Amino acid sequence: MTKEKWGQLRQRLLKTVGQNNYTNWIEPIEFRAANDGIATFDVPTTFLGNYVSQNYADLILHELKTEDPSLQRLRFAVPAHVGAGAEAAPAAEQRPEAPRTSKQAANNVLTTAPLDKRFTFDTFVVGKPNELAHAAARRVAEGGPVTFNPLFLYGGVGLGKTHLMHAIAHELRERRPEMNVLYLSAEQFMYRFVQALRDRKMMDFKEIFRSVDVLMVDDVQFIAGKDSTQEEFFHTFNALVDQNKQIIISADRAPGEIKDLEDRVKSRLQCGLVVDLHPTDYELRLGILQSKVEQQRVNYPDLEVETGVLEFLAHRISTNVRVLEGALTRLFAFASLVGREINMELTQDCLSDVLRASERKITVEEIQRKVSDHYNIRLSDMIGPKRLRSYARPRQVAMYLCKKMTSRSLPEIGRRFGGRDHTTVMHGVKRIEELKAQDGQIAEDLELLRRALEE
Ligand SMILES: Nc1ncnc2c1ncn2[C@@H]1O[C@H](COP(=O)(O)OP(=O)(O)OP(=O)(O)O)[C@@H](O)[C@H]1O
Repeated sequence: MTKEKWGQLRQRLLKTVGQNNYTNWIEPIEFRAANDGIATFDVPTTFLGNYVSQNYADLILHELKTEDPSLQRLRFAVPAHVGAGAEAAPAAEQRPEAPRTSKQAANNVLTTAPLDKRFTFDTFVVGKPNELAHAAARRVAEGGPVTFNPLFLYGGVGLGKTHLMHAIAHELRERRPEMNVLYLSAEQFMYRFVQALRDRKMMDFKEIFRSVDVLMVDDVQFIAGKDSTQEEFFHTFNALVDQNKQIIISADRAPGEIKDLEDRVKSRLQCGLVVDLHPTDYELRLGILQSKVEQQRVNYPDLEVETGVLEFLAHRISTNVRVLEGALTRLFAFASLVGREINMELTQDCLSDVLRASERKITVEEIQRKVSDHYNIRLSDMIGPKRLRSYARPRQVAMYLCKKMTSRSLPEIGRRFGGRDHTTVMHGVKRIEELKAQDGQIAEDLELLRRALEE
């Protein structure tokens, strides 16, 4: 067996393993010698040697045996460590870079994805919509045995996914400082991958990512449609799961709903615990505002917030927490600049654009759906001709809410309720107004529905 022969065999391996695997794993290894049935290869890092030994040894040996049937085993060694004679050790200037330790490699990356100091579990307000996500994040942050892998957190814009990811990382660093915790956005993952390809440092890249104890990737939807990045992500993911290392992923939607994400990646992402952060409800928004006011007090110790202002904001700004937070910051800055207390008047003046933008248009269809769900009847029965009380009353409730919560006219509402006349709608609205004053149950139903629709 000679180096030349190895050169020919490599071409056969290229056909078998494909260009990507060949470039990553076969090309970097160099045939050194064959003695006593053992073929020795030089590898640039121990990691690469182990990987090739685990994944490609059988294949390589099979090919080598076609040239030299006496070969029984393969050995992979980093030349600098072997320290053998002149033939084995390459000239110093050609010697491959000494392999970095896992810790050095991982720390290198950690500095590129800084954590926001404010995003801790202490500052994360828990309510019904996010309690499961919070509990799962807490569990993972304990750093104990890996129970669900990956933890997949998803939810709409500004609902606290990044906050929870940072909180996990802070906590892990505190509790388990010996662990390599790597947090980065999917965009940074791609950037590093492309850079490694460009600089021909794929080995370093793979080593860094496969040597972490906890990998956290934020906004994974970013890699959808980016085929090579997905492929690399998939391999990294598998390697870490195989080593029982914790992975935490966040995205703006559930794995199955991310378009242009390969099915095998989707299914991998779904195989752990998938939890969603629901849109905030009124109580959670109020809790968050109260907590943020406490944080603002550090900068504005003298500013008071009049009763009712936070409730008003929690009621009116239901889009996302980031907007809510921004509104509060602006309010404090404005009040401090003009030297006024934060009352309703100042709030309306200062935040008129935000308040206007967050006015949500509630539709007739939404009301019909919510009301039929609430009374547990079919939508078609509520809109249809049936006159039974169990359908007629919810129908009147829905008509009432349409009149109060949308700008639709009575004839328009009638049309949406199976082509009914506007006088029927008017009668229904009047009847509910009367009942609201007399019947506690109806009043409660209306309040619940109104709140659910405004969320
Ligand atoms: N439950 C919460 N308690 C306290 N602050 C919160 C909560 N939820 C969100 N926030 C705050 O809202 C802001 C936006 O949150 P974050 O950046 O975590 O959202 P995200 O879900 O990652 O959004 P995006 O999809 O845009 O990346 C942050 O300042 C965060 O601290």
